[in-house]
Amino acid sequence: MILNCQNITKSFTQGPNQIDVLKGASLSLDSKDTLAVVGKSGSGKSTLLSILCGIESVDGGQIHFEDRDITKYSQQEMTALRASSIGVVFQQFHLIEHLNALENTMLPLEIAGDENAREKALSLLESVGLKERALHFPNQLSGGEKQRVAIARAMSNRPKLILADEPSGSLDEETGVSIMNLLFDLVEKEDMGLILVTHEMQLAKRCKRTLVLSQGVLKEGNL
Ligand SMILES: Nc1ncnc2c1ncn2[C@@H]1O[C@H](COP(=O)(O)OP(=O)(O)OP(=O)(O)O)[C@@H](O)[C@H]1O
Repeated sequence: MILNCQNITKSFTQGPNQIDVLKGASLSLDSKDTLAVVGKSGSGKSTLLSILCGIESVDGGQIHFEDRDITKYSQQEMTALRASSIGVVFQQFHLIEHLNALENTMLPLEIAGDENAREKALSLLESVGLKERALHFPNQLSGGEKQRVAIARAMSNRPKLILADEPSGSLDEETGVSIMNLLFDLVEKEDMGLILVTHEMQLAKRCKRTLVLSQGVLKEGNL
Protein backbone atom coordinates (compact mmCIF):
# COMPACT_ATOMS: atom_id res chain seq x y z
CA MET A 1 0.00 0.00 0.00
CA ILE A 2 1.29 3.46 -0.91
CA LEU A 3 -0.92 5.61 1.24
CA ASN A 4 -3.18 4.98 4.19
CA CYS A 5 -4.87 7.85 6.02
CA GLN A 6 -7.10 7.41 8.99
CA ASN A 7 -9.35 9.95 10.65
CA ILE A 8 -7.67 13.11 9.44
CA THR A 9 -9.00 16.22 11.10
CA LYS A 10 -8.22 19.81 10.12
CA SER A 11 -9.72 23.14 11.16
CA PHE A 12 -8.94 26.70 10.15
CA THR A 13 -9.61 29.83 12.13
CA GLN A 14 -11.05 32.74 10.16
CA GLY A 15 -11.50 35.72 12.47
CA PRO A 16 -13.83 34.66 15.27
CA ASN A 17 -14.92 31.53 13.41
CA GLN A 18 -13.46 28.05 13.36
CA ILE A 19 -14.03 26.09 10.16
CA ASP A 20 -13.84 22.34 10.61
CA VAL A 21 -12.82 21.33 7.09
CA LEU A 22 -11.89 17.68 7.65
CA LYS A 23 -13.71 15.84 10.41
CA GLY A 24 -12.26 12.35 10.17
CA ALA A 25 -11.35 11.71 6.53
CA SER A 26 -9.88 8.30 5.71
CA LEU A 27 -8.57 6.81 2.46
CA SER A 28 -6.14 4.22 1.20
CA LEU A 29 -4.34 3.82 -2.10
CA ASP A 30 -2.39 0.97 -3.71
CA SER A 31 0.04 1.22 -6.60
CA LYS A 32 -1.74 1.48 -9.98
CA ASP A 33 -4.75 2.71 -8.04
CA THR A 34 -6.45 5.81 -9.41
CA LEU A 35 -8.72 7.75 -7.13
CA ALA A 36 -10.87 10.77 -7.92
CA VAL A 37 -11.86 13.09 -5.09
CA VAL A 38 -14.93 15.13 -5.88
CA GLY A 39 -16.99 17.49 -3.77
CA LYS A 40 -18.60 20.88 -3.73
CA SER A 41 -16.52 24.04 -3.87
CA GLY A 42 -15.12 24.74 -0.42
CA SER A 43 -15.59 21.17 0.79
CA GLY A 44 -11.85 20.84 1.50
CA LYS A 45 -10.45 18.97 -1.52
CA SER A 46 -7.40 21.19 -1.99
CA THR A 47 -6.79 21.17 1.76
CA LEU A 48 -6.81 17.37 1.68
CA LEU A 49 -4.22 17.27 -1.14
CA SER A 50 -2.01 19.81 0.68
CA ILE A 51 -2.17 17.60 3.76
CA LEU A 52 -1.34 14.45 1.80
CA CYS A 53 1.83 16.04 0.42
CA GLY A 54 2.76 17.52 3.78
CA ILE A 55 2.46 21.18 2.84
CA GLU A 56 -0.34 21.59 5.35
CA SER A 57 -0.25 19.96 8.79
CA VAL A 58 -3.04 17.87 10.31
CA ASP A 59 -4.73 18.49 13.65
CA GLY A 60 -5.35 14.79 14.20
CA GLY A 61 -5.23 11.41 12.52
CA GLN A 62 -2.53 9.33 10.86
CA ILE A 63 -1.05 9.37 7.38
CA HIS A 64 1.16 6.47 6.43
CA PHE A 65 3.18 6.78 3.24
CA GLU A 66 4.25 3.21 2.58
CA ASP A 67 5.00 2.25 6.20
CA ARG A 68 6.13 5.61 7.49
CA ASP A 69 3.91 7.88 9.57
CA ILE A 70 4.52 11.19 7.78
CA THR A 71 2.51 13.28 10.24
CA LYS A 72 5.62 13.07 12.42
CA TYR A 73 7.97 14.26 9.66
CA SER A 74 9.83 17.56 9.92
CA GLN A 75 9.48 20.02 7.02
CA GLN A 76 12.91 18.96 5.81
CA GLU A 77 12.01 15.27 5.82
CA MET A 78 8.77 16.06 4.01
CA THR A 79 10.58 18.09 1.33
CA ALA A 80 12.93 15.16 0.75
CA LEU A 81 10.01 12.73 0.52
CA ARG A 82 8.21 14.97 -1.98
CA ALA A 83 11.36 15.28 -4.09
CA SER A 84 11.88 11.52 -4.21
CA SER A 85 8.39 10.04 -4.13
CA ILE A 86 5.47 12.45 -4.54
CA GLY A 87 4.60 14.49 -7.62
CA VAL A 88 2.17 17.33 -7.06
CA VAL A 89 0.19 19.33 -9.64
CA PHE A 90 -1.22 22.35 -7.83
CA GLN A 91 -4.32 24.25 -8.90
CA GLN A 92 -2.20 27.41 -9.26
CA PHE A 93 0.71 25.43 -10.80
CA HIS A 94 3.33 26.92 -8.42
CA LEU A 95 6.02 27.14 -11.07
CA ILE A 96 9.17 29.00 -10.12
CA GLU A 97 9.02 32.29 -12.00
CA HIS A 98 12.74 32.80 -12.53
CA LEU A 99 13.23 29.30 -13.95
CA ASN A 100 12.24 28.44 -17.51
CA ALA A 101 9.96 25.50 -18.40
CA LEU A 102 12.91 23.14 -18.77
CA GLU A 103 14.52 24.19 -15.48
CA ASN A 104 11.18 23.90 -13.65
CA THR A 105 10.73 20.37 -15.02
CA MET A 106 14.32 19.43 -14.19
CA LEU A 107 14.12 20.60 -10.59
CA PRO A 108 12.93 17.38 -8.88
CA LEU A 109 15.44 15.38 -10.95
CA GLU A 110 18.26 17.69 -9.96
CA ILE A 111 17.28 17.56 -6.28
CA ALA A 112 17.40 13.78 -6.60
CA GLY A 113 20.88 14.03 -8.19
CA ASP A 114 19.84 12.58 -11.55
CA GLU A 115 22.68 12.99 -14.05
CA ASN A 116 20.30 12.84 -17.00
CA ALA A 117 17.97 15.50 -15.63
CA ARG A 118 18.12 17.67 -18.74
CA GLU A 119 17.43 14.90 -21.26
CA LYS A 120 14.62 13.42 -19.17
CA ALA A 121 12.99 16.81 -18.64
CA LEU A 122 13.22 17.64 -22.35
CA SER A 123 11.64 14.33 -23.27
CA LEU A 124 8.80 14.97 -20.80
CA LEU A 125 8.22 18.46 -22.17
CA GLU A 126 8.07 16.92 -25.62
CA SER A 127 5.48 14.40 -24.45
CA VAL A 128 3.25 17.19 -23.13
CA GLY A 129 3.70 19.07 -26.43
CA LEU A 130 5.96 21.82 -25.09
CA LYS A 131 9.35 21.10 -26.62
CA GLU A 132 9.25 24.42 -28.44
CA ARG A 133 8.50 26.26 -25.20
CA ALA A 134 11.30 24.68 -23.14
CA LEU A 135 13.23 27.93 -22.73
CA HIS A 136 10.22 30.10 -21.98
CA PHE A 137 9.62 31.46 -18.50
CA PRO A 138 6.27 31.01 -16.73
CA ASN A 139 5.20 34.60 -17.47
CA GLN A 140 5.68 33.84 -21.19
CA LEU A 141 3.39 30.81 -21.07
CA SER A 142 -0.39 30.52 -21.25
CA GLY A 143 -2.37 29.00 -18.37
CA GLY A 144 -2.68 25.69 -20.19
CA GLU A 145 1.04 25.65 -21.03
CA LYS A 146 1.93 26.33 -17.40
CA GLN A 147 -0.37 23.50 -16.37
CA ARG A 148 1.44 21.14 -18.76
CA VAL A 149 4.83 22.17 -17.34
CA ALA A 150 3.44 21.50 -13.85
CA ILE A 151 2.31 18.04 -14.98
CA ALA A 152 5.68 17.28 -16.60
CA ARG A 153 7.44 18.39 -13.41
CA ALA A 154 5.18 16.23 -11.24
CA MET A 155 5.93 13.17 -13.39
CA SER A 156 9.65 13.87 -13.81
CA ASN A 157 11.04 11.89 -10.90
CA ARG A 158 8.71 8.94 -11.57
CA PRO A 159 7.12 9.36 -8.11
CA LYS A 160 5.22 6.61 -6.34
CA LEU A 161 2.30 8.95 -5.82
CA ILE A 162 0.91 11.74 -7.97
CA LEU A 163 -1.48 14.25 -6.43
CA ALA A 164 -3.21 16.49 -8.93
CA ASP A 165 -5.62 19.34 -8.23
CA GLU A 166 -7.84 19.97 -11.29
CA PRO A 167 -5.02 18.83 -13.60
CA SER A 168 -6.89 19.56 -16.81
CA GLY A 169 -8.71 22.65 -15.54
CA SER A 170 -6.90 25.10 -17.84
CA LEU A 171 -6.67 22.84 -20.88
CA ASP A 172 -9.00 22.65 -23.87
CA GLU A 173 -10.82 19.35 -24.17
CA GLU A 174 -8.51 17.74 -26.72
CA THR A 175 -5.28 18.72 -24.94
CA GLY A 176 -6.83 17.75 -21.58
CA VAL A 177 -7.67 14.26 -22.81
CA SER A 178 -4.23 13.70 -24.33
CA ILE A 179 -2.38 14.90 -21.20
CA MET A 180 -4.62 12.79 -18.97
CA ASN A 181 -3.94 9.78 -21.22
CA LEU A 182 -0.26 10.34 -20.61
CA LEU A 183 -0.79 10.53 -16.86
CA PHE A 184 -2.96 7.39 -16.70
CA ASP A 185 -0.51 5.46 -18.94
CA LEU A 186 2.38 6.40 -16.70
CA VAL A 187 0.51 5.39 -13.56
CA GLU A 188 -0.13 1.97 -15.08
CA LYS A 189 3.35 1.51 -16.52
CA GLU A 190 5.32 2.74 -13.51
CA ASP A 191 3.20 1.31 -10.68
CA MET A 192 2.28 4.73 -9.36
CA GLY A 193 -0.78 5.75 -7.42
CA LEU A 194 -2.84 8.74 -8.54
CA ILE A 195 -5.22 10.93 -6.56
CA LEU A 196 -6.89 13.64 -8.51
CA VAL A 197 -9.29 16.33 -7.47
CA THR A 198 -11.68 17.18 -10.24
CA HIS A 199 -15.03 18.70 -11.04
CA GLU A 200 -15.09 16.88 -14.37
CA MET A 201 -17.21 13.77 -14.13
CA GLN A 202 -15.70 12.32 -17.33
CA LEU A 203 -12.28 12.48 -15.76
CA ALA A 204 -13.50 11.10 -12.42
CA LYS A 205 -15.00 8.15 -14.28
CA ARG A 206 -11.59 7.23 -15.71
CA CYS A 207 -10.40 6.56 -12.14
CA LYS A 208 -10.93 3.16 -10.55
CA ARG A 209 -12.61 4.75 -7.54
CA THR A 210 -14.35 7.99 -6.68
CA LEU A 211 -14.57 9.41 -3.18
CA VAL A 212 -16.91 12.26 -2.38
CA LEU A 213 -15.75 14.77 0.20
CA SER A 214 -18.79 15.99 2.02
CA GLN A 215 -19.06 17.60 5.43
CA GLY A 216 -15.48 16.73 6.22
CA VAL A 217 -15.75 13.01 5.52
CA LEU A 218 -14.77 10.94 2.46
CA LYS A 219 -17.35 8.46 1.22
CA GLU A 220 -17.37 6.04 -1.72
CA GLY A 221 -19.76 7.05 -4.46
CA ASN A 222 -20.76 9.74 -6.89
CA LEU A 223 -21.45 13.39 -6.32
N1 LIG B 1 -5.22 28.71 4.98
C1 LIG B 1 -6.53 28.80 5.23
N2 LIG B 1 -6.99 29.59 6.24
C2 LIG B 1 -8.31 29.68 6.52
N3 LIG B 1 -9.26 28.99 5.85
C3 LIG B 1 -8.87 28.20 4.85
C4 LIG B 1 -7.50 28.06 4.48
N4 LIG B 1 -7.42 27.18 3.44
C5 LIG B 1 -8.68 26.80 3.17
N5 LIG B 1 -9.56 27.41 4.01
C6 LIG B 1 -11.03 27.20 4.03
O1 LIG B 1 -11.24 25.81 4.06
C7 LIG B 1 -12.37 25.47 3.24
C8 LIG B 1 -11.95 24.43 2.21
O2 LIG B 1 -11.13 25.03 1.23
P1 LIG B 1 -10.50 24.19 0.01
O3 LIG B 1 -9.73 25.14 -0.84
O4 LIG B 1 -9.78 23.02 0.55
O5 LIG B 1 -11.83 23.70 -0.73
P2 LIG B 1 -12.01 23.01 -2.18
O6 LIG B 1 -12.97 21.90 -1.99
O7 LIG B 1 -10.68 22.67 -2.75
O8 LIG B 1 -12.67 24.20 -3.00
P3 LIG B 1 -12.68 24.51 -4.61
O9 LIG B 1 -13.37 23.34 -5.27
O10 LIG B 1 -13.48 25.77 -4.69
O11 LIG B 1 -11.24 24.68 -5.04
C9 LIG B 1 -12.87 26.78 2.66
O12 LIG B 1 -13.97 27.21 3.45
C10 LIG B 1 -11.70 27.71 2.78
O13 LIG B 1 -12.13 29.04 2.94
